[in-house]
Amino acid sequence: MINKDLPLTDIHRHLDGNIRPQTILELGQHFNIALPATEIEALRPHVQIVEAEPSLVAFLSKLDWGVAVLGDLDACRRVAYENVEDALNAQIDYAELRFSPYYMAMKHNLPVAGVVAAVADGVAAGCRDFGVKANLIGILSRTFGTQACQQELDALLSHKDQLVAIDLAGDELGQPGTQFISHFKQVRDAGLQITVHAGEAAGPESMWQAINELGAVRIGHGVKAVNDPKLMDYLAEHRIGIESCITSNIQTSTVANIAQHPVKAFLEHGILACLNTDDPAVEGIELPYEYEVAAPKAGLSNAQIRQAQINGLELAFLSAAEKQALRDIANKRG
Ligand SMILES: O=c1[nH]cnc2c1ncn2[C@@H]1O[C@H](CO)[C@@H](O)[C@H]1O
Ligand SMILES: [Zn+2]
Repeated sequence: MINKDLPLTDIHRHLDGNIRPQTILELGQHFNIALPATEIEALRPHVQIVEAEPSLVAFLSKLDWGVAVLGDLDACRRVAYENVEDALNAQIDYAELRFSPYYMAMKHNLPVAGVVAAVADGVAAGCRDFGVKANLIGILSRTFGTQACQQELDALLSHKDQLVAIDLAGDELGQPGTQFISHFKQVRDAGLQITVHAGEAAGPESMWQAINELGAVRIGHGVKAVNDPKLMDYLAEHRIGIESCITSNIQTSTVANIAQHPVKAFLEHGILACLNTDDPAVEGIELPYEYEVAAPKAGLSNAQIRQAQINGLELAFLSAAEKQALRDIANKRG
């Protein structure tokens, strides 16, 4: 259950994993791109998960049609804008929208820094029109290797004032975090915050590496921490946030059974874990589903769901004053 008297946040939400099927159809038509289907219900299984995929990499391939229709920078602006409208419809008060400009630019050879500017522009317009607060996190898509990630980082840092943090996402097993130490040194030098996808496909050592070598203050997913008691203690003691995405973890086969999802163990251990969507359009869910269906199925009590909602704001890359302003609004409404 969503607590109306508290701000609702989604701080792990891929903007380029949330492109509406209808928009994919329309952009495909506009740019004359042949899609696997010309009608929405027939397209759906190509762009949305219908049953759990066997692996993270299989899951990630479902995002490919969404970025394949980004034929120009206006298309990037459009999907960014629509993402803010989707956040409003999901009752979200504050969203951290993350995106990989290299991935978005790839199919049509768009200028990568131009994609960053277009996304920032679309999100700013969406925030004005829909009254949602949002910040942007730039992603380095590790799947494409270290050189592509350097190009992506250069583009992101050329617009660093539009971003609050940098993330590392994609194929965690094929491209381990040890290859990205110099990238994240540049991120720290630029004064941006760091969150890293870790302990999703790989084990707890990947989370230790993200924290100790990359400088992560939050971890995306982090499900494998339950296998490492020292890491569980460390996360709680050092207030390293865990951005949990329950449904995503089922759909990537990271967690076999929702009743065994570790988010409950994280909260019981005093770890700052919160509830998020990941790639809502691809998963076919939204944040209220995570609060109302997925979290109870994962065994969270109402008090634990409330704690997770508090943690989402606590972990947000916002100033203390910005957090308080969001609390005041929710408190009046609640
Ligand atoms: O759950 C996830 N785990 C790891 N990487 C992801 C996940 N969802 C999306 N991406 C990756 O993020 C970038 C687009 O924002 C892409 O690299 C996509 O593969
Ligand atoms: Zn993610």
